[in-house]
Amino acid sequence: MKHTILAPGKPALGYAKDGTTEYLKRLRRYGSYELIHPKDGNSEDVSKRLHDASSGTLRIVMDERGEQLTTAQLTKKINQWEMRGVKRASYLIGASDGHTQQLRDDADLIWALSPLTLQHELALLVLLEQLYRVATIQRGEPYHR
Ligand SMILES: C[S@@+](CC[C@H](N)C(=O)[O-])C[C@H]1O[C@@H](n2cnc3c(N)ncnc32)[C@H](O)[C@@H]1O
Repeated sequence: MKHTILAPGKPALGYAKDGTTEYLKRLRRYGSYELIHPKDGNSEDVSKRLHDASSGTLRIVMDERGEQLTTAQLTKKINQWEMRGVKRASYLIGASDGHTQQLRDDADLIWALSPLTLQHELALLVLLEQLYRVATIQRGEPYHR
C-alpha cells in the first residue's frame, strides 16, 4: 500500500523540518511514502484541495476529535487495509482552522493522535513517527518497544 501525506503550507519550524526529513528518509526503506504540501489557505479552500487530492484513495482525516488508537491498533488497521487490497492511503493534515465537516463526513477514518490540539507541523511529525513505528513492527524490527 502506498502512503500519501498531505500537509498544507510550506514547512516553517526548523525542528519539524528536520524531523520530517529524518522520518521520510527512514521510511524509504519500507515502502512508498510521499509528503505533499498543497497550498495553504482558509479551512474551506484547504479542505477542498485535500478532498480532491485524496479522491479514490483511503482517506484518513487527522483531527483531534477523531478516534484514538494505540500503535498496535493502528498496525492492525494498516494490515487489514493491505489485506483488503487498498492501493493508496492518504493522511490529511488540516489548516489552522481544521477541516470542514464535509471532509470529515467523507473520511474513511478520522484519527486523533491525541486529544490535544497540536501545531500542524508537530502533528505531521508525530504521524510520520507512528508510520515508521508501524513499518518496523510489520517487519519485526526492534525499533518498537
Ligand atoms: C492547529 S490544528 C487545527 C485545530 C482546529 N482548531 C480544529 O478544530 O481542528 C491543524 C491541524 O493539525 C492536525 N492536528 C492537530 N492536532 C491533532 C491531533 N491531536 N490529532 C490529529 N491531528 C491533529 C489536524 O489535521 C488539524 O486540522
